[in-house]
Amino acid sequence: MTAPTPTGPVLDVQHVTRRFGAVTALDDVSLRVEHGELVGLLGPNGAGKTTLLSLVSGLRRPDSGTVRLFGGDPRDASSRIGLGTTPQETGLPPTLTVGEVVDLVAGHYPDPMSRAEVLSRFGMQDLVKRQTGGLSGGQKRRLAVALALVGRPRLVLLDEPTTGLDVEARHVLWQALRDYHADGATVVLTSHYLEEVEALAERVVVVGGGRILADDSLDAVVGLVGLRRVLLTVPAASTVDLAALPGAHAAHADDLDGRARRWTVLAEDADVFVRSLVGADVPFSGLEVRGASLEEAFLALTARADDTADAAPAPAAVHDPARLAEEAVR
Ligand SMILES: Nc1ncnc2c1ncn2[C@@H]1O[C@H](COP(=O)(O)OP(=O)(O)OP(=O)(O)O)[C@@H](O)[C@H]1O
Repeated sequence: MTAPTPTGPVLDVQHVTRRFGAVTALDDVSLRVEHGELVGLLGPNGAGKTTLLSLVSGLRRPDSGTVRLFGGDPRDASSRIGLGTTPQETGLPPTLTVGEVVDLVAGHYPDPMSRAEVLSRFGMQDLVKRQTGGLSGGQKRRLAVALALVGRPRLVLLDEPTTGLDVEARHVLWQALRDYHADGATVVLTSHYLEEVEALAERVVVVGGGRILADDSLDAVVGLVGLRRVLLTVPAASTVDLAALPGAHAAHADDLDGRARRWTVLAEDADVFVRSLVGADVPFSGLEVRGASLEEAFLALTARADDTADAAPAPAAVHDPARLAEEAVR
C-alpha cells in the first residue's frame, strides 16, 4: 500500500445513538477498529448494521455520540480520502464498459490500481469490454466491490458484499478481500452469511436491536455462549425427551431409517447431559460432542438479547428453543 499508515484507530464510534422517528436504529453503540483489522458485523435484518456504516462513511450524522474516521469527522471529504465503500445496492453507468468504469473511478484517486490489477484481483479480465448494462446481477456486484478498491483505500466498508453471488463468485471475492487485507488494509463488512463471516473475519461484532451483543474473536464469540453440540443415535421406539434431560438446552431429531433417529442436542453442559443420558438408561450409540458453530452462537446471542429487551416480543424462530436447535443444525 502506498498510503501512509495512520496512528490512531481507523474508526472510532463512541456512545452513538441514531433514531429514525420512533425506531432506535443504534442505541449507545461504541466500536473501535484499529489499522489492519478484518471485522465482520453480523446481525439479523434491521439490526442497525447499515445505519452504523452510513455514520462511519459520513452519509448520516448521529443524534448523539461521536464518530471519527481516521481521527477526523467522516462528514469532511478530507477524512474520507482513505475510504472505499460498496453500498448494498449500486448503480453503474449502463453504456460504459467495465474497463471504462474502472478508469472513470480511478481518475478520482492520486494512486489508483491499474485496470489490469483491479480486474485480475477479482477474476474479471474477460469482462473488460462488456458494457455494464449487460452484466449479470452477480457480475455487477463483483464489479461494485472491485470499484471500492480502485483507489487503494486504507479502509474498506462493505455492506453485504456477496449478496446474490453464486458460490464460485463468492469465493473469488473472498479471496480478493483476503489478499487486499493481507496487503495492509482494514476491512469492515456486514453479512447475513455466517459462512462469510467465519471465512473472512478475525473479529466478529454481533449487532442486534441497535446494540452490540458481542465483540470478540470468532472463537471467543462462539465460546461466549458456552453451548456444545451433542450428536447421538437413539432407537425410534425410545420415548425419552432428550431436550428435557439435565444439561440440554434444545434438541432436534432426524429419522434415519425408520428404526432410529439421529439427535442433535444443544447442551449448556455436555458433561451433565451425557451423565443424565446414561442415568436415564437411554440406549444411545454414535455419541459425538462438538463445539457450537457461529450460527448457534449467533442465534443464542440474539435470542438472549430479545429476552432482555423491553420491546415487542421477537419472532418465534429466535425464541423457541426447539426451533433454535432446528435452525442450528441445518
Ligand atoms: N431512512 C430510514 N427511515 C426510517 N427507518 C430507518 C431508516 N433507515 C433505517 N431504518 C430503521 O432502522 C433500523 C436499522 O436498520 P438498518 O438498515 O441499519 O439495519 P441492518 O442491520 O442494516 O438491516 P439489513 O440487514 O436488513 O440491511 C431498522 O428498524 C430500519 O427499519
